[in-house]
Amino acid sequence: MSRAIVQVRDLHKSFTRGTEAIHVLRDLTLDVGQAEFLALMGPSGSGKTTLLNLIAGLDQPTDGSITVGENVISEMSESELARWRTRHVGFVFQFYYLLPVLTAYENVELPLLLLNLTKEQRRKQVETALDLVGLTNRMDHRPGQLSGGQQQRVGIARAMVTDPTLIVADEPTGDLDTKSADEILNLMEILRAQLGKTIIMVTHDPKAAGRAQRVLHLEKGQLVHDTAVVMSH
Ligand SMILES: Nc1ncnc2c1ncn2[C@@H]1O[C@H](COP(=O)(O)OP(=O)(O)OP(=O)(O)O)[C@@H](O)[C@H]1O
Repeated sequence: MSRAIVQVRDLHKSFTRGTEAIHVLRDLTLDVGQAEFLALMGPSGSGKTTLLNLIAGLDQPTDGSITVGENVISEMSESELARWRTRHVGFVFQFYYLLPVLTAYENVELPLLLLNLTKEQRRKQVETALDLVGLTNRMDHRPGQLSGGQQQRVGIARAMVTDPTLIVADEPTGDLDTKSADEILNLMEILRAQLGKTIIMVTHDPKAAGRAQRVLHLEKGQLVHDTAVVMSH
């Protein structure tokens, strides 16, 4: 594997429910390489989303450390984490979470409004992102005027428009038909191969996971397999 961009060490995450501690992740150690496309699988409740959220800096571990690039994100305060996420993480969700009153262009532009860029710089980046996902001719459409697959392509454009270190995707194809799902997975592959993006995807779908370079299986908060996938294309 090339240099690890994500280093997770002895990670532990528990939540408390009343007086009871629920140990969701235990002693988890893993590396994700620069420009790697990694899939996380496992039964419902095994801790996939919890792990993804920790790596994306949406939550803090109970114990252990997480380093992404040069940053030990497990030591950051909440406000430092929020700033770090804006710069370094692109998010893709199962249900897209596009704002219905904004056009495709405006939805993709949103993460850039948090950065210190001119309108012209933003325009260039939004146009590049929309071009990559093949939606230049739909940029003035609102989400309601787009198919599910097209909405997810807007979601991908929004995730990569800031040129993030890491793209995290939680069931990105979970709500799509096979053809649209394939298009989204093709885009992920382009992000990885052409733009060198590191992608971590949670999925229940073995076919989607098969498009990743490596599949990790979680069970009861621990890794049980580490499978290198032979690329079929
Ligand atoms: N904020 C929280 N407070 C309490 N418990 C939580 C919290 N977040 C997650 N959990 C618990 O942690 C466990 C793992 O949840 P997680 O969402 O990571 O699983 P998952 O593998 O992604 O499941 P699914 O495939 O169903 O999405 C579950 O038992 C869940 O109830």
